[in-house]
Amino acid sequence: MTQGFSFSVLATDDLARQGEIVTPRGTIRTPAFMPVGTAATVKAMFVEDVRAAGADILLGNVYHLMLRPGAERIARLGGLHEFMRWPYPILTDSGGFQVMSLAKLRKLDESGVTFQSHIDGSRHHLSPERSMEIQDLLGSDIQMQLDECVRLPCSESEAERAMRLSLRWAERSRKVFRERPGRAVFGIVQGGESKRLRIESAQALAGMDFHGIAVGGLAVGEPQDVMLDMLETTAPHLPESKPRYLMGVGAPDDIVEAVTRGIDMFDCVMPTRAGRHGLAYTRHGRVTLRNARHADDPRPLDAQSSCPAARDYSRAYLHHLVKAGEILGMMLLTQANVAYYQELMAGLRAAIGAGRLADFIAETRANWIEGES
Ligand SMILES: Nc1nc2c(CCc3ccccc3)c3nc[nH]c3cc2c(=O)[nH]1
Repeated sequence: MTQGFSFSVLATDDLARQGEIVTPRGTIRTPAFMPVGTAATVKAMFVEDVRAAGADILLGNVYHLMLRPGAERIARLGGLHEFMRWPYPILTDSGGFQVMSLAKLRKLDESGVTFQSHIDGSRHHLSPERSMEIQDLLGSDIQMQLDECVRLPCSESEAERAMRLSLRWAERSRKVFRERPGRAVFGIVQGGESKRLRIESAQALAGMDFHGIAVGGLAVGEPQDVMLDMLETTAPHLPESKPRYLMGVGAPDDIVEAVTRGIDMFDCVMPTRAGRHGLAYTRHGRVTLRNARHADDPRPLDAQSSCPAARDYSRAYLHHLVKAGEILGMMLLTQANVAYYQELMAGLRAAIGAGRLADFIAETRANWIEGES
């Protein structure tokens, strides 16, 4: 086991866990939401503001960074933390998921994925070994195995093929992971909508000495009840002593439901992407700032928020910025959304710690319904 990376469960409330992941670059309070920083930036935010919003860890992407500016270049410049001036933990995805959703002319075989860059058409090959090498060059604190995430719905045989390939890639990833103090590598459960396949995947990964295990293959357009059903099937087969990361999830309601089923880590493009499109997430529900109803509203998004973007600017001003396509509109709404997600996670952590998660969720949901606008 790599010393320097450790996860502790500090409190539980039914299946929900409140804990912390200690790394040399900082502690990650769980349940945690990890803002997506795909191209070495959380779009439209200074990293200082991401930190001020309460984030303990950011996400990076092998796919984007290997294409531009290149992993070796980032390594020469001191690694990803130095490059983007974020000294705290970074988790990087292995690239397979992004290849299948972004690249052109993809070919997948036992060796890995071959593809053409969506940026300049250049050809690349990503194997489990190369993905781990890139994540090491970036200096990633938590590295993800290369996996194959099938689109849903898909046949059981297709889900089985991809799940077994991902398990073989898990072994190869774990074998070449460069053990460094405080660095971690996570396996990823696949299996589509098949309970049998997901249980087999989870049990196999549990025996492979990973530092944490992610539940993949979800948040790919399936209904929430399917996602939750797969979580209820999978989570009991994941080691209680290791962090569980649900990839790509999700809306605030998805996160709350997944926390009650024992998930510790989340990521989603929603808060940042929605911010760029004029949509605000608040404790009172979502606010569509482009809507004319906000044109004369002097109230801020949330007077109780600790985030200046949510507390100090009128909806009328935000409406104006969004309508005018002003860059500041994207910046303020992105900051407000990231801050709200962090506030939600802080509330969940405190509620689990106090053994009052059900009450907290009831209060939270009541507020959401109150203010959709
Ligand atoms: N490797 C992998 N990634 C996934 C992502 C990207 C999460 C990500 C991590 C780091 C940066 C950006 C995105 C998914 N997003 C939605 N559903 C997802 C499923 C998978 C999956 O099964 N495997």
